[in-house]
Amino acid sequence: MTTTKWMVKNGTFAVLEEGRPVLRGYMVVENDRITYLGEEKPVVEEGTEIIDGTHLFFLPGLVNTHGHAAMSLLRGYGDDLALQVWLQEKMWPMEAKFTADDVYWGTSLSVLEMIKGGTTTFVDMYDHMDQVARVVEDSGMRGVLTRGVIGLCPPEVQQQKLDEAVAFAKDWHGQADGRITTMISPHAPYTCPPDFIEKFVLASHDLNLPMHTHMSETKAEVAQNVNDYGLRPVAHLEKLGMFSRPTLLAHAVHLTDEEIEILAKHGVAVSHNPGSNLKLASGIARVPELLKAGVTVSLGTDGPASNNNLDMFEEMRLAALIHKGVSGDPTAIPASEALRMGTAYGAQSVFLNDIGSLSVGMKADIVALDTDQAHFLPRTDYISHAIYSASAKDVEHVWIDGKQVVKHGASLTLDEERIRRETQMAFERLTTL
Ligand SMILES: N[C@@H](CCSC[C@H]1O[C@@H](n2cnc3c(=O)[nH]cnc32)[C@H](O)[C@@H]1O)C(=O)O
Ligand SMILES: [Zn+2]
Repeated sequence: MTTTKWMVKNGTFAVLEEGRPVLRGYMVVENDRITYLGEEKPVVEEGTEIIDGTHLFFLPGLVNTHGHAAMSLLRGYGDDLALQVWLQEKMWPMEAKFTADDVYWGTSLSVLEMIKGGTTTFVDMYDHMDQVARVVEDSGMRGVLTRGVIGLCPPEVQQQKLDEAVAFAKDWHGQADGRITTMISPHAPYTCPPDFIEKFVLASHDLNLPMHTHMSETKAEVAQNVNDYGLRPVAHLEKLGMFSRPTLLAHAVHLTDEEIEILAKHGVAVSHNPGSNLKLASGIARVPELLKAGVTVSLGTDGPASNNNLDMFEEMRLAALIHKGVSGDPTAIPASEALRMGTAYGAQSVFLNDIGSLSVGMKADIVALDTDQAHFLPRTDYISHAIYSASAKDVEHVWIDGKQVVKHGASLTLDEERIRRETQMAFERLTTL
């Protein structure tokens, strides 16, 4: 196999090391990995591609740890509603009409937006997951994919959905040159009866794959769980064995101190979705307390119909800002911690140990921001600028698995014009059906 090798010179890199958050110098990538990062100029063979990093700030690719990409087709459809009304009256009736093609194009639109905005790994919980996997293959994106299952249906349909979820997880784990990994997902404790959730726990065990679910997103959900099962959601899922498996919970907004301790004890990770939680008026998660207790907290956008964009810079900034506002403590989540939540903690949340930071040996999932702009001046603390001032629009280049997928702000892998056309047609068809 021939080696593809390239080098950045005079770049500024967010290495986030103790005492040295930023490094200025050189980075070498060989095939899919970072093989050099340092101040000294390395010796490289003649003909190695050199990228001038003078006006670029390099970050690890952002990791979006919760979403439903195909819901881009429903962006702006059903705004300003509470979760249960929004789901039952708006989303579910429309989603029931989605075809495999709708999921392919809706997901393509989201992946296009994510890649161009510096997200290099996304978690996706949906159905027609083969289509989502195809988009990952076509786009060069990294995906942590899972067939989410709503169990509010007769037992034979439940079984069919579970079989589909298991088959998908088994068939696609490790595909797309290893860029796809899979998880096992009952949708939520309020949409899956306890004995059904136990079957997912067993499947997760048998396949040796992690679990992902929505939990404690609203106060009403917690009250209903107590009413139906006599337990709050954390104790309920603990009892069903979920936390004996590596688990990533989306939302976890309404938690008691005791519940935080249980999550910490089992090493359960949380995907904090501040934009979605604010928009659906679900509440504000106790992120500083979770982090203090040692829980891994990462960031997710949730679906594009409850956010309504997929800009992870916005989620990092929201996380950094709202927890200062709520706690009255300006040090609650500093910029560097917000960046870790969007990168390294994201990698930990999806159980991938070779992405999420810029260091030698890691996969080359890399984002370069254009710092030659008014809101990036003066050239002082680029990590501060990336969190408090930047947005997805500042992304100049993106590499995933060492391959460039965005160059000067344009996608190299996806057909933007076709995606625009297909998604508009799909939305018009869905709303007139
Ligand atoms: N259609 C599948 C379930 C797919 S999982 C993804 C589901 O999550 C829903 N969803 C999106 N955002 C949220 C959220 O914030 N909380 C709970 N569910 C959500 C979404 O509408 C979609 O139906 C079935 O019937 O088994
Ligand atoms: Zn969700």
